[in-house]
Amino acid sequence: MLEVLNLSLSVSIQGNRVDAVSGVSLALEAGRVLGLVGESGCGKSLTAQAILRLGEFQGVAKSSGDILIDGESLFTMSDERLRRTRGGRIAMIFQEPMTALNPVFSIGSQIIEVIRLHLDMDKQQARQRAIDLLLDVGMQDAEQILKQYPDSLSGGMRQRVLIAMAMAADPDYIIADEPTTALDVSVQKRIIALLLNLQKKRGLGLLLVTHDFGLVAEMCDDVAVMYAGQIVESGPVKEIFDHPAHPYTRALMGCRPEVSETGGALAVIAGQVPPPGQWPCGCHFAPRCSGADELCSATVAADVWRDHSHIARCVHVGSK
Ligand SMILES: Nc1ncnc2c1ncn2[C@@H]1O[C@H](COP(=O)(O)OP(=O)(O)OP(=O)(O)O)[C@@H](O)[C@H]1O
Repeated sequence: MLEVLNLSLSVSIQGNRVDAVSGVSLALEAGRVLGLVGESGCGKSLTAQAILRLGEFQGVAKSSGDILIDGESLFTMSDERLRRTRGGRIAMIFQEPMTALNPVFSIGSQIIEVIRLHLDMDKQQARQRAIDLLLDVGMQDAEQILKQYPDSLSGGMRQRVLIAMAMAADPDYIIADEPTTALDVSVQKRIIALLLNLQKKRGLGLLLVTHDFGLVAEMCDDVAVMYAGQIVESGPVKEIFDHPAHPYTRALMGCRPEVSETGGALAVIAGQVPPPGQWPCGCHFAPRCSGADELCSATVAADVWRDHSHIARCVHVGSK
């Protein structure tokens, strides 16, 4: 089990440290897909990167909380163990493959390096494993691909290579941050199908970061809806789709093309996500919420359990 417990993260804005993620809790079980969904700027990537402690390289710091993998804190493990955990037990697939792949090394040398970093294999064994991984992600001419360089591949192929690299050390958990955003719609569908197939085959826990509620419906077992640094609603996907409780969740769901009342054009939620340091008092969503009243801006809502696993954070949501 991968658990994010009451995590708050601060960033530096104009010399001041302000929280950009506040009290976030998530639980990802092996074999399940958890969607972390919200508009751009809600803090999804910061949360996802914190799971590998990657944000620290960009000045992101933990203010409070913890992240546990099978009960062990990522923040207290030794550097060596953290290095082994990254890529070995938890792997990440980034949205822009070109930034994750090194343009000056061949695909083969990059995959083989990851394999040898984490698994006890000689060069020949690692090369064979790289070929098997590329075949697994649907690249039939795997031997040829090993010799190629990232910029000679299409965006979809590069993303397949990244998925193969993520699988290289047989991790238990994969964090995929907007894995298909940079791709054409038809390629997106194939990559998503591939990812789901591998997730099921290997019994992986997958955290899918996305702004697309349609993708959540297609892929996820559970969903956590994030707004301005906080989780405002979470629970099993089916339950949340049937009974969305938080106004922000309902607004995001209304932005799916298939339910849009604007004749196929995407609906948008009026206004913008407030940046860190400019969160309003009370409910962060209140200034954009058509149902908000004085209570909303005066009160910090507690999590309300609507069902044993369905939580919503809105003062106007009652328990079921
Ligand atoms: N290293 C940083 N220093 C300062 N501010 C940051 C840093 N990283 C992120 N932020 C800010 O924190 C907020 C949340 O960013 P984050 O990238 O997590 O959002 P997101 O929901 O993933 O959005 P997107 O889908 O656009 O990536 C944004 O306002 C962003 O500008």
